[in-house]
Amino acid sequence: MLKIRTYNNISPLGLEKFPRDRYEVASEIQHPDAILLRSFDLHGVEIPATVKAVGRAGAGVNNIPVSEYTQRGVPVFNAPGANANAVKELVLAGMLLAARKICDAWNYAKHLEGDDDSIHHQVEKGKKAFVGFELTGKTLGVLGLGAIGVKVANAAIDLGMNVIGYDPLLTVESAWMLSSKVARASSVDDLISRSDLVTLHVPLGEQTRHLINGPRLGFMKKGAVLLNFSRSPVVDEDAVRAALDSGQLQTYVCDFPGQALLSHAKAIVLPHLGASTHEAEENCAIMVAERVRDFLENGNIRHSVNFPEVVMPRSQGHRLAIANENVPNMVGQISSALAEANLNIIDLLNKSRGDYAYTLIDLNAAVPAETLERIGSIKGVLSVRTL
Ligand SMILES: NC(=O)C1=CN([C@@H]2O[C@H](COP(=O)(O)OP(=O)(O)OC[C@H]3O[C@@H](n4cnc5c(N)ncnc54)[C@H](O)[C@@H]3O)[C@@H](O)[C@H]2O)C=CC1
Ligand SMILES: O=C(O)CCC(=O)C(=O)O
Repeated sequence: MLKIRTYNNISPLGLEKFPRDRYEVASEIQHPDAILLRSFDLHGVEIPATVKAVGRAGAGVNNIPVSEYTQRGVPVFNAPGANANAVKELVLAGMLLAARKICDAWNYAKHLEGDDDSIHHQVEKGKKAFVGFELTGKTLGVLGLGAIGVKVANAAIDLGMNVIGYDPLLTVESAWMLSSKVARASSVDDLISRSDLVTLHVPLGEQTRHLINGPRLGFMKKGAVLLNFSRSPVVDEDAVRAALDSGQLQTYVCDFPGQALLSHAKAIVLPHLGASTHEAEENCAIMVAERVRDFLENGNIRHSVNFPEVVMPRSQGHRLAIANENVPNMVGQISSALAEANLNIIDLLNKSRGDYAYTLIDLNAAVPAETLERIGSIKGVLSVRTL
């Protein structure tokens, strides 16, 4: 039986991908073969040696100590794009909430008192406090043109906005999806200085921590709107608070409650709802469950954030899966060990990604325990499995 430990509510449609005659799936398993999670923070959590894969039913992996898993030869999978539409729709809602001052107006209306005539009178007088602006014709700056950013940019074009984008690492896939009407900003500063609204869709990492800081907020147009559906540390929240207080920013819309801005009158703070639709939860769970299962059963790697894409159709042979450092002569040493055990290679695929590599080998016979041990002891081999 293979064991899957879940750390968050994962959609049953994903968990169904693990047939119960071969898999045990539960949140209490102590020595799992794989971990499935959403936003649970795995930093500081002891990793059982049994864990062979981690599946993030979502996009961001900043809650996972990816490099620790990499050094153990454990791929971390995510579900690229599976919740992008859900986030896009909430970003559009966030832009409208800010532009039309909907939260304040709704709150005002909810607290009106008196009979209908009196309410009508109060409304006609009071509504001038909630005069907003229209999105059509305004400029939206999209920072990060990945799965979410591209969808937001294209939807904003459809709303009649001028859209500019910046992504120094834009992939070919994203470029193909992006509307040709989206203009290219030359830098973060160029983008934020030209936008009426700025929306952030970058992953949290050392390069993007406090990407929006005090000086950059100063470059923004006075009265601009900032939307953060990435992660809270992508902005310096103290600087955002100061910019709201001074009127430099009209509104900050974000999906990550924290003390700095939770109760600020000009902040619209949502409880991390970007991916909370039935559709996104199902898409993410199904995608990541399929990837984790294929890895556990066949050693194939798709949608991993730390190892290369390695997919080899299953032949009749006995499969060996090896994660290793990307250093010279690894395949040579592994092949020698196999040759010494008189094993014949039917098929082999080796790919690298940065400092790490992964190899699948189909062999004509089962690999003896001592050969496995020998391969496992080669300097630079991180993990080895037979399948
Ligand atoms: N609020 C929510 O519930 C959700 C939040 N997210 C957050 O949104 C982030 C993005 O998600 P996806 O679009 O699916 O990821 P993605 O990986 O498809 O796109 C991220 C893009 O950011 C770009 N990028 C990286 N560093 C950059 C920089 N310094 N400047 C500009 N662009 C940069 C990358 O090149 C990539 O194109 C996730 O990492 C996660 O933190 C994702 C899903 C749900
Ligand atoms: O699972 C969730 O609700 C969080 C989604 C998210 O933040 C992500 O996919 O990066």
